[in-house]
Amino acid sequence: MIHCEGLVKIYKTDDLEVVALQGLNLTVEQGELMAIIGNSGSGKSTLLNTLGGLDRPSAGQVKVGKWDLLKMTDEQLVEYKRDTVGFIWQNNARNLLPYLTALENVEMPMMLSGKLDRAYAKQLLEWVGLGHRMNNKLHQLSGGEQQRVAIAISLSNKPQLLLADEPTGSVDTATSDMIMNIFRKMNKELGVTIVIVTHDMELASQVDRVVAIRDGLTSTEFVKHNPDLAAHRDGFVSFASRDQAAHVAYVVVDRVGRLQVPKEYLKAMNIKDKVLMEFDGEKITITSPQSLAKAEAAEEEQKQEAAVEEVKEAVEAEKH
Ligand SMILES: Nc1ncnc2c1ncn2[C@@H]1O[C@H](COP(=O)(O)OP(=O)(O)OP(=O)(O)O)[C@@H](O)[C@H]1O
Repeated sequence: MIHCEGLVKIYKTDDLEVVALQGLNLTVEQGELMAIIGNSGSGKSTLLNTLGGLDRPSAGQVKVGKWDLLKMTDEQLVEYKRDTVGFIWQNNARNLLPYLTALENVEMPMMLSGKLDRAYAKQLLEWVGLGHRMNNKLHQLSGGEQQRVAIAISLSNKPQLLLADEPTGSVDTATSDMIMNIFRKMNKELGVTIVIVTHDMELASQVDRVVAIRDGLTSTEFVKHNPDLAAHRDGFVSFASRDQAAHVAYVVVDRVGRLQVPKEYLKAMNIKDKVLMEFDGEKITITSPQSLAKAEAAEEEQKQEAAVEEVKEAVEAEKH
């Protein structure tokens, strides 16, 4: 469904250039429900905005379904946004109208694209658990309820891809769980591919695959190990088993063999611009040049000590 290779996004402001994505690779299969995590400023929103057609990529490859986002014309981009993607933001004020009812809010984008389908709008609100509140004005709904209206709106154009930027960022744990359940249901029943950007590790632990972005590059992939077995161990889903349905962390290696070593490892090993790499047939070991220099110095010292010992022994032997 999504294929990014060497994706670059540069923001230019006055005389400043910010490289937000520096050659990122990412593949998301059709029908996947996955999460993207990363520190603030790592490029998560830039990636999501690029995938959603809100930001134009600067270079590289970005394909979503049949669309090539780098080569699309402005007209194609409008068509892509209207028909293929749905978007959910943390701050849902961006796509909600407070003076309209929940139902009218869901119908609005349908009307704008000339495809009003009241029955489907009502069904969407039922799906997100707001069947009984559909005639309430938006300002009469709680933050969590408004967020669920936003989810219904994001699905109103029957998208193949749903992009959610911190969808649970401003709601409580119960609402966050409810939103995750809605995503799972939509993913399973409608087959929508869902990509969630989040800071929330608890939320990330609920999906099968999590991709971490560091400095505008995909650095690590966490894949849930045997998710069904872990979730249903002892015949029920417990929070402990959900947390322990451990994701195995894989470092991402790109097509030309590059990988990112975490900054804290580099610091701890005092590695700057070069390392030594050895392969013993089973493992690849990375050593800092300083460690090697230290090891060589220690070896040299040992040799000198041994030589001194030898001389001492020879002198002792002479004496006798
Ligand atoms: N419109 C813009 N103009 C200039 N620089 C930008 C713009 N949008 C993002 N950036 C810069 O690009 C980099 C990546 O930002 P981005 O918002 O994608 O990060 P993020 O991982 O989503 O962060 P957060 O979790 O804080 O939202 C940052 O250095 C940011 O300052």
